[in-house]
Amino acid sequence: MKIHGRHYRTIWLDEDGWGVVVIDQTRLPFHFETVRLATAEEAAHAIRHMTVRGAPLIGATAAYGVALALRVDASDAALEQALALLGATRPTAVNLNWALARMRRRLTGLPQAERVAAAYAEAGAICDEDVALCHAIGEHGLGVIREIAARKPAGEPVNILTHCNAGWLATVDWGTALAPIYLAHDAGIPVHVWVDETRPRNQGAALTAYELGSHGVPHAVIVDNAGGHLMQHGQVDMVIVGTDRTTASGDVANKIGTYLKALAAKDNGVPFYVALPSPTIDWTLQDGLREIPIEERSQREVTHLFGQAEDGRTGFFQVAAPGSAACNPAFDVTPARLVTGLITERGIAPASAEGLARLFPDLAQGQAA
Ligand SMILES: CSC[C@@H](O)[C@@H](O)C(=O)COP(=O)(O)O
Repeated sequence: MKIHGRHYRTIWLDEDGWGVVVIDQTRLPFHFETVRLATAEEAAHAIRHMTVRGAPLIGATAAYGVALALRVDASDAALEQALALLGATRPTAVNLNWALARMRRRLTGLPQAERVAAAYAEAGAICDEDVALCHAIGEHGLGVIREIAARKPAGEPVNILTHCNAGWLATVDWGTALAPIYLAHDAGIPVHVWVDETRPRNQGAALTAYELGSHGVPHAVIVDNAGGHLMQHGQVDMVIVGTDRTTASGDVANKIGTYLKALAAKDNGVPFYVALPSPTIDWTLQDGLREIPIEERSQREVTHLFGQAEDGRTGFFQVAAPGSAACNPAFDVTPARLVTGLITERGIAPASAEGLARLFPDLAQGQAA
């Protein structure tokens, strides 16, 4: 993604060749700042406190976290300790477990002297592959947008609603849900995006709007409760969201509030697509509602908002009545029956066990519990 005239991925190695640099997403959209991660503990902190967030980027950061740990101590015990530390940071995004399992497979059994170089190479490969997967998702999703555009009067934009941030900032580059939108915009198809603000952390208002604005994509931020109303009035042609974990049967965990958008879409006949790379599929799970662990985050994220005051100072503002308790489930599960299609790097699958297995016979086979 181009920001301030320069192409950025969301994670890269510092000039020294080993420090890991990420964009501090807690400072956006007001400040574009980078942070250098030098230890596995710093990588874990960055994931837990959402300096980096979004399922694919969490996985990539954790992979580099393993490499950082091994620089200090490349023993089996240190490897296991790093995998446990990083694996405990956030529970819902399965890309984290996927990336750590891949690191373990690559490193276990290697001589200690070869482990650091192998860990950096594997983490780099995870990043490069993510870029390719997201671009392929973009190409497949572009076809859907193109079809909808063809049915509209010439020049009228395709109105797309999205929730949370499943863009460049949530991945290494391109994004999942936003990749088709970028490709459509670049291809000259008029698109307009309704950006759910996405309380409590406001990933939509802060990050998706920032990304779309940087790329010149027309958009408007809406409060989370506006989507249903816009759908009832024919102002949404399609919904595209990302996911943190999709079961082998097509149930989709994503940012809290996604389920309500899917219900409203169903009621109004609006197609509801979920964009995901295959590492987001948890082939061991069938029942999303019962089996996907849902992260509970701090009450403070609900009672306080991060923002910029008119004098330019950024900070947290309390919005809830002092003393009130809050409840903060960070994700919800949208049942497969509400999903029109899963846009993956291999094409679009119906949200069902058969649909996913047909597209990914190699991955589906033998992985179910
Ligand atoms: C391509 S990212 C898909 C999901 O990770 C995204 O939609 C999302 O819910 C992110 O949640 P976050 O809590 O900001 O990490």
